Amino acid sequence: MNNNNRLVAKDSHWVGYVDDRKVPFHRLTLEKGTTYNSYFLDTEKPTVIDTVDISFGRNFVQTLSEYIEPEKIQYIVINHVEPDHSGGLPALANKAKDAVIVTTELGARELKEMYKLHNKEFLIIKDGDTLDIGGKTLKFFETPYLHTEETMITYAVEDKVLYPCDIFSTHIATEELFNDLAPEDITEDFKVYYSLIMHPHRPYVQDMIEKLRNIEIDTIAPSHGYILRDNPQKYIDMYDEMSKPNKDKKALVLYSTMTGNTKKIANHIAEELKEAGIETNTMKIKDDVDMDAVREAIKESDAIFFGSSTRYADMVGGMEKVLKMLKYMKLEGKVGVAFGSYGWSGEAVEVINDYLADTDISLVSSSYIIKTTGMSDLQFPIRVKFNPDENGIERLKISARVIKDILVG
Ligand SMILES: Cc1cc2nc3c(=O)[nH]c(=O)nc-3n(C[C@H](O)[C@H](O)[C@H](O)COP(=O)(O)O)c2cc1C
Repeated sequence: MNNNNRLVAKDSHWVGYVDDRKVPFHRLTLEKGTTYNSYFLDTEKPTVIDTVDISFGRNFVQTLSEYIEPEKIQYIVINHVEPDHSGGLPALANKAKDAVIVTTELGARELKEMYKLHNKEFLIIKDGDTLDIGGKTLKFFETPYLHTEETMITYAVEDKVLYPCDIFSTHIATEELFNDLAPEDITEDFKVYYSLIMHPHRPYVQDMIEKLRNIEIDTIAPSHGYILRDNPQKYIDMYDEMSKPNKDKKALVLYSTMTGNTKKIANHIAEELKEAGIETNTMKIKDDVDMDAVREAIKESDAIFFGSSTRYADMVGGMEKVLKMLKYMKLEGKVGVAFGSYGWSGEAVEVINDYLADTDISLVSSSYIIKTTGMSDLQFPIRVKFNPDENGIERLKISARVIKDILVG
């Protein structure tokens, strides 16, 4: 590749790696391969933004050496820790011994653990921070969950170039780096990437777009696929459109309780859903509950929470009657969650979960949440020992918001 064809802006060069294998990624095979885009900013304080996949660290340092002796690099910006972008860091840091690693607080913690970089200097970034690299100014924005929690993006102020790492990427192996040179329309590939990687985190996409409204962008230089220098706004608008919430969804929280603890959980969940703009009803399920009313409420709802505390290893109130009725209902397309307060074993929550698993409702489990969002610290079904403490309430709210995110897609 001719070096001039790698120029993203004045003194800013693509130094990535084109991976034209059928790459295994997130349980998929990337049929068109991909690229790992890294950028070298040839300023007074030479700076690298992101690296390449862990398999290509040596190739990366070699490419970079066409522009500078890697020893002279002063800053290495790591927007996102996943090894397809930070994987070249060990090879680079090994040469650029004095380089400062620029990343978020969580990013620094994860990089230190993953690559044993304990003797390296880190510059910790907070949202809106700037860094003068001598001839260019970098501005940083925290963009949590785009794609993982620690992520940030970098904006080169004078060049008007956005380096958003995974955001605005496409999985296509291409030697022609720029979208105006693409041999075919990339819109479909761009949408597929969005729906796989970004859509599960769409509320955060909206937050990110809000941050971009205040900056002028001439070029978007992401970390996979084409650099978007032709009509970058088109791609921002597509993200905006695809991530807009659908507020017409309804939730229902059903609970049975002896002393009110499960009611409190139900109320925390319902409040959070309402705050997030989801119309939510709660119903206490007593022994003599009006089953027709419950059936109608379930029919009208898109997400249904089923809660009971545990009494002698079983559910309380009329919850079992409701669960038995589900067998005769069409629940396809609806989301189901089991929850409940308990003292020591909490069998009721598990029994509710078993009933739900036996229907065609989409049952939310920890496994499902990890696989769709990468959030590994939430527990589904939701189990609360007696009453939730402050931390427990916060976790309930996050759990409710995750269900809201599933609903508004
Ligand atoms: C009679 C009785 C039996 C209970 N049996 C169990 C049990 O088998 N397993 C358990 O984990 N908790 C058990 N508990 C604890 C309750 O599940 C716990 O207090 C819970 O917070 C009550 O929630 P609630 O107010 O929503 O009913 C029992 C409590 C009582 C009063």
